[in-house]
Amino acid sequence: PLPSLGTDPFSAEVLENPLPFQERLREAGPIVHLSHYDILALARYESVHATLTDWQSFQSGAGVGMSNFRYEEPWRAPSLLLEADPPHHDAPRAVLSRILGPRALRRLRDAWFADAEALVDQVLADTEFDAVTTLAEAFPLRVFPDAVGLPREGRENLLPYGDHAFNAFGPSNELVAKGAPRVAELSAWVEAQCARERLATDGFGARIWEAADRGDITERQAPLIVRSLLTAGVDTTVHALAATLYAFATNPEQWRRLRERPELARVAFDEAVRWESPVQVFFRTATDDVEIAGTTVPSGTKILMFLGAANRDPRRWDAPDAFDLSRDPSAHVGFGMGLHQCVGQHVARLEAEALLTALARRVQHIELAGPTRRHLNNTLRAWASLPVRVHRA
Ligand code: HEM
Ligand SMILES: O=C(O)c1ccc(C2CC2)cc1
Repeated sequence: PLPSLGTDPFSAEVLENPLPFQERLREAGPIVHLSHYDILALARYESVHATLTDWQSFQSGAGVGMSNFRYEEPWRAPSLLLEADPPHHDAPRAVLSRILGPRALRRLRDAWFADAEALVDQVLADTEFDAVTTLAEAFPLRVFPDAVGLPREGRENLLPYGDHAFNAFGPSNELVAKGAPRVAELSAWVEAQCARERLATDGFGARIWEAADRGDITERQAPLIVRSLLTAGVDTTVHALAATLYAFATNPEQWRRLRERPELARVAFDEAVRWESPVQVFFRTATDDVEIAGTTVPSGTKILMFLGAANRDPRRWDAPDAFDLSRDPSAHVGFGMGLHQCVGQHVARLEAEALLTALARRVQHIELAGPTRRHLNNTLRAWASLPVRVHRA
């Protein structure tokens, strides 16, 4: 029989500090039964990588959360990318790949770099501030909704909507209950923004509708693909940027390296995504009876992949718990891997490069200036508050 652990990985205690549990999980075996939910769990890099890259055996179409769409109604219409398998996944993915690809983003680079400098100049009027609200939240919310083509009003709905969507991938626990009262209102606002007439004519949203005009996708698919951007494109980058700033504030020698070589900004962001893994977990569903590590897993079984644990697996990484800019972090699974690997990763990297470059030029030193506070979520590893003190260059 499989090794089994009784811990609830979605308990407040584990969400506050998941590292000890993840270590126990990696040590317990390549695949472990979690009796609290009667699901299987993968925490080693090799097991997570193998499952992410085998979309035929481990499907997304039954949902990538705890809920099994074979037996349960999803809380919202399933994503045409995240919660779809080939062939249905193919056209929506091809459309977003082109719209969010590195070439398409070149036209945004100068504007985002200039905006990051303007924001950083404003923030550095003070020497002490909260890096979460003033930088990690503020910068993505200044550049991303405009890039999508959203109207100005209502943008404060984006973070709470995404926060609930990420909680909803987990079990129906207190975190999901906390978000429930606003779901209808937030969902109505988000869905209204996906309509063609709401979107500026030169943003990612308009490009998706133009793909429908060309017949690359249908008119019915277009708004759902815009919804994917609004769901996946904000909270993720906010918490990844917060994780990056926390990493630098607690590793001053790495900040010195970035100051010496600002072109390290991109690799620093990927190292922070590996180290903190803002998207911590995702599920797959066994498509049929399938063999994993010598065990037959029945069709329909939910399999929980611990991306954060895989990104700190000592079987794959030297000194995995160190935030180290001299490491090559590529092949981390913080953006997933394989068919569903993050289609927005280039957008995230450009936001990070813009913000980190602006900071590296102006800040000689950054350190924590008070108690930090975590924001708990079933899927996201996030900071609620990071009080920092900076010394200007
Ligand atoms: C640091 C920021 C981000 C992180 C850590 C992140 C993480 C991920 C991960 C782990 C997946 C794979 C999910 C799976 O395999 O089931 C994914 C997929 C996806 N991401 Fe990201 N993401 C980030 C930013 C973004 C942004 C900015 C966008 C949109 C502009 C975006 C849009 C998507 C979409 C649409 C998918 C589904 C792709 C597919 O299923 O083919 N993400 N992301
Ligand atoms: O298509 C979507 O709605 C979607 C929602 C959440 C994500 C997480 C992985 C970043 C990805 C896609």
